[in-house]
Amino acid sequence: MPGPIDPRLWSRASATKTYMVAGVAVGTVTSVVLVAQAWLLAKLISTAFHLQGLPGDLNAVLPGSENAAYPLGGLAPSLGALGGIIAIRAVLMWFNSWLAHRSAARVKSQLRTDIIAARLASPHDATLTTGQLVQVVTKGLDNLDGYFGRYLPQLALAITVPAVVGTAILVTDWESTLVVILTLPLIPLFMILIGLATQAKMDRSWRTQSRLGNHFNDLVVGLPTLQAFGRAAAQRKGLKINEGNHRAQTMSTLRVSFLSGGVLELVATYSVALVAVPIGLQLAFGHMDLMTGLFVLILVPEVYLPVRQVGVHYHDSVDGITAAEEAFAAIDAGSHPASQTDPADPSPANPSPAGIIFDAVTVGYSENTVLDRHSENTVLDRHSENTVLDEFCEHIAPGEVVALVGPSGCGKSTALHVLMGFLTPASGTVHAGGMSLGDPRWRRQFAWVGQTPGMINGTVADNVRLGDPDASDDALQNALLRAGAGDMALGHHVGDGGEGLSAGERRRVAIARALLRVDAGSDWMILDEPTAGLDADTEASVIETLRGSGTGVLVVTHRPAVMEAADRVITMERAEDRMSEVAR
Ligand SMILES: Nc1ncnc2c1ncn2[C@@H]1O[C@H](COP(=O)(O)OP(=O)(O)OP(=O)(O)O)[C@@H](O)[C@H]1O
Repeated sequence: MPGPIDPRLWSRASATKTYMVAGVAVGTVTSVVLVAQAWLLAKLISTAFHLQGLPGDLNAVLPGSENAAYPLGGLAPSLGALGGIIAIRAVLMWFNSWLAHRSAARVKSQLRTDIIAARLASPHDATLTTGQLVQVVTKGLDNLDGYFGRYLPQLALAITVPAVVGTAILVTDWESTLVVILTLPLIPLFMILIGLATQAKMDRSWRTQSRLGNHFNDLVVGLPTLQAFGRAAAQRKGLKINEGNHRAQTMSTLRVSFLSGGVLELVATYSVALVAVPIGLQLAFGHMDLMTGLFVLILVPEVYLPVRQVGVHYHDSVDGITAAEEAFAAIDAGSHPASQTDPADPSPANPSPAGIIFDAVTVGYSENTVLDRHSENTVLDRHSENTVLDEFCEHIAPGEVVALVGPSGCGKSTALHVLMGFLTPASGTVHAGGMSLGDPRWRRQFAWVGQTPGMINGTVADNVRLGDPDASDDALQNALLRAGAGDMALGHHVGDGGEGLSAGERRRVAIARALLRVDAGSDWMILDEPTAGLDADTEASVIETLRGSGTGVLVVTHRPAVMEAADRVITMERAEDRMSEVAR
């Protein structure tokens, strides 16, 4: 069972701290107002009884002929004060709720920014799949609304109200305080027991919800393929099963939630009865005056109420903490330093004036890194059964144009991803331009063209300008020309995922933006099959541009023309076979 506040929320989402301090302050004022309200109410009721001659003497309470003529008129000031107190409570409640929602919005915004930053730092991290990431960033973090909006305010009240109201009861009638002290811990005790049952259910519910979301996401993305193979209708069954599981999980969690409310209600009611019976007897035997009895009786349920309400909103806390855990898992996954994995590595920090050096780099994709989103080990496991790079060593000189070739699946893209800092190797070191992988300036050295280049929704100009935000339209047009896409209009619309451009056009846009980045000062172009899908003429012009860029080029390719144009071809072999090198 999680604690009431995830320590990371406290230390890394600063709005939480501010909110809790403000929440306790508001809670304390609310408690004082509560005591004042109970006192006024007790006074009003006891006075009303006296005024009606039940059971006291009117003149003893409100002497004077005026009151005697209009007995209840004397209550007007107290009634006015009570109205004022109720208004103050309403304002305090509104203020607390406003504060809570503001804090929730700020914490969510901070966590979303951190998650996105972490994903940008480590785009190929497998701790969370894209579907899970979307789930965490959207619906997942929305679960913090209930946590901040309902659970935390209640938690603050559960601390302040028993303390302040309990003191007021102690001063008035210590025997009732004793009963309260003995019975109050029963509520948290039952809450812990119920919480243990709820936590397991919530974990299951969250997993089912994620599975349903991912399944739906996969179906939508893969719909054209499923239709082409006539399998679209067959997916209904799987979706129905997942949806049914989700419904059953939700109902089961709700059952526990409702049951927990009922149990806590029962405990609190019996506890109040234990206080009420002795007070009733004392009143009957004249050992206590009516106002004191009423004051204590009005206050006692107020001590149990906020503690009980914490239990009622406990599922908000579980939802919120689960969402926070997911968020921090995503943030921590991205914040693994893309640095050398062996701190005792004896190799020099500045091993070469420039050049790219892979030194004994080992990478394996473990099944767990893909499937277990709670895995803390996002560094790719060297002992995995699926070792892709095994002590990969290579040195590429500054300005050299190198083609990386080899059979499909031998690890060419993986090597580039390590170089770009997208993947952290299990062991080994990478240096470039005299820097170690993980240096904050690391990625500025590279202009990147991925195998499936990422496109943003906007125009061709927006996409090319990612290479250099300050580039003029002329520079964009020139870069497109050099990338073999001189005929492409800057204003051409690009939809989600590059919609509106052919695969070849996307590659040329990606090459154009890499060229802009080179113009802005990068030393290397790192390209993953940039000419796949291009016709021979365009390919020739792209090769000419790459050679003429004046930078070092490391290009993964299957195309003979690109290999021909390279200074050197590195041939990788699959799996455990050592890499061999063919110098031209
Ligand atoms: N995220 C991942 N999780 C698990 N295995 C992966 C992942 N990415 C790649 N692999 C596996 O690692 C191996 C190397 O993949 P990589 O993409 O580096 O090969 P490649 O040589 O670039 O292939 P190609 O020429 O077909 O692009 C493949 O067997 C692939 O299945």
